[in-house]
Amino acid sequence: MIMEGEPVNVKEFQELARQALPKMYYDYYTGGAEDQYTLKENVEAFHRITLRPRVLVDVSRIDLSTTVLGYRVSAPIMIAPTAMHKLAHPEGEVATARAAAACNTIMLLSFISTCTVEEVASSCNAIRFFQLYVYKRRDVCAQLVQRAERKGYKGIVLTVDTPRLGRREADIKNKMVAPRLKNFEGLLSTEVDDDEGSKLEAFAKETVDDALSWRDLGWLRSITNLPILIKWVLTREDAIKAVEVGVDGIIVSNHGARQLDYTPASISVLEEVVPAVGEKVPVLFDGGVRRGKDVFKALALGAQAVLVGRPVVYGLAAKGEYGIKRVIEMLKDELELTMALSGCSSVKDITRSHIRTERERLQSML
Ligand SMILES: Cc1cc2nc3c(=O)[nH]c(=O)nc-3n(C[C@H](O)[C@H](O)[C@H](O)COP(=O)(O)O)c2cc1C
Ligand SMILES: CC(C)CC(=O)C(=O)O
Repeated sequence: MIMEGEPVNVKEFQELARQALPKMYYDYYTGGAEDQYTLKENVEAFHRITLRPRVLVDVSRIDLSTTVLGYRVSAPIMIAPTAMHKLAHPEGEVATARAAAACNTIMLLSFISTCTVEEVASSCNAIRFFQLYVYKRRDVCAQLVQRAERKGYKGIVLTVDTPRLGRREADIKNKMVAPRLKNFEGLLSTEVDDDEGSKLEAFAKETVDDALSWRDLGWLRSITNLPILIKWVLTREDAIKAVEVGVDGIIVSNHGARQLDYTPASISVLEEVVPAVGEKVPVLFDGGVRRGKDVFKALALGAQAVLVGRPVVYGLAAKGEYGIKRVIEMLKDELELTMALSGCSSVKDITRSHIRTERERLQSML
């Protein structure tokens, strides 16, 4: 039963988060880069994909479960790495991990977390991957990767879209602060003395290694035995390179439109990247997922699972661990209903022919 005032879909958590958060933090979580063209497109491009359901299929039992890099999850819906959860809720990433465990899914812990790798690991038995930014201080990165490996994280997600931080104008106006990042205590100062604009941008500028290149995948391999996924692949050219250098998985993502504005909507990139990758490595996807139907569409385009960014943070800000659980459950319920009404009783039944994209619409006009 839905209580009065309870959200009935994931989108309604955004307003609850706005009410719960100081403006500076809400703007940080919500915002995209510059004109926010891609931010809008990430969501709207889903609306241009329609469904091609089949009937008279036995859908009396629907199985949402799947595997990601060999790990069984209850549904193809995972938690994207997003920074600084303590700005949203005092329990921070520990609450997020507990929600992931309760939903039987995978959490990707951000490199820029406000709880430590160890605190998150000891809080519950969620399957966790660790997201990495490569800093000029490679020794700090190596220590964090090794700490994550020791604490049972199952994969490293290398985010490669941030040689500089994207220009997020609300953060500049708000003079966004960078809080204490406990993971770096004793390793790296997170103090920045820049009064001009976003302190986060100044912090990124000071720390991130903007000389990082494909060659450095060899370095990462040399410091960990964990599978390596690469996050932010938006072209067939980079997809092919990523496979050539031997990554174990690809995440199609435009960083929730926070980095390079005017990249295409993330969902529209799958049609280019999936055929280039073939079956060589799994392709995951994020950007703009707000409905179970969006998960269905991403799967139809060849993604193995999706990651959810902002809705998870909004759930956390509004209602803590319970809020995140509700966000994931809502997406799962909507996916289940979409599958039932489309004639798919398991995720492997969802195929390219269950959707119609712009490509087919244009072809039908010729
Ligand atoms: C507030 C916020 C912080 C983020 N922090 C990180 C991060 O630390 N590392 C990373 O790889 N991606 C980060 N991302 C990008 C997400 O992992 C993901 O790509 C994006 O949020 C997906 O889009 P969505 O928010 O529309 O679901 C962040 C996104 C947001 C909204
Ligand atoms: C501090 C930032 C690098 C975290 C991030 O990835 C983001 O805000 O999108």
